[in-house]
Amino acid sequence: MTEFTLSDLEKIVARRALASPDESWTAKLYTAGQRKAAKKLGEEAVETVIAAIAGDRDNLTDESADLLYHLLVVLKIADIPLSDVLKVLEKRTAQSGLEEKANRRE
Ligand SMILES: N=c1c2ncn([C@@H]3O[C@H](COP(=O)(O)OP(=O)(O)OP(=O)(O)O)[C@@H](O)[C@H]3O)c2ncn1[C@@H]1O[C@H](COP(=O)(O)O)[C@@H](O)[C@H]1O
Repeated sequence: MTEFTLSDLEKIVARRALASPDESWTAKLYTAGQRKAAKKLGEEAVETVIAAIAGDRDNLTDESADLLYHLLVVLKIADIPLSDVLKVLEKRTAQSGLEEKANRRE
């Protein structure tokens, strides 16, 4: 089995965004627009936080999947490719997070 990546899911999201909202959750969110999609992303983020604090491994894994999927839908609506986000992350690998934070205050 080949490894499933966020890039694969991004392609699925792009394809399903154009489906009928009656048949697809992605299309439903895409059609409803950013307010609804971002609200859903926020809900999934809160559910992820709750699972993390509760120390519930299985739930945290499931909620993380929901979170990442909904983030990709929000990025799709905003017309931001995942590769742009990865570029930002890649740039950040040049220094530690603490170093970046310290430089920000200067
Ligand atoms: N990864 C996901 C994924 N994760 C979560 N969800 C959906 O996100 C929705 C929200 O989850 P909740 O449990 O919070 O739903 P809810 O509380 O009943 O939602 P509300 O109606 O109350 O807002 C559910 O319908 C889940 O099925 C997803 N829907 C789709 N995908 C991926 O997208 C593909 C295309 O899906 P469709 O667009 O639905 O065809 C799928 O094959 C998957 O690969």
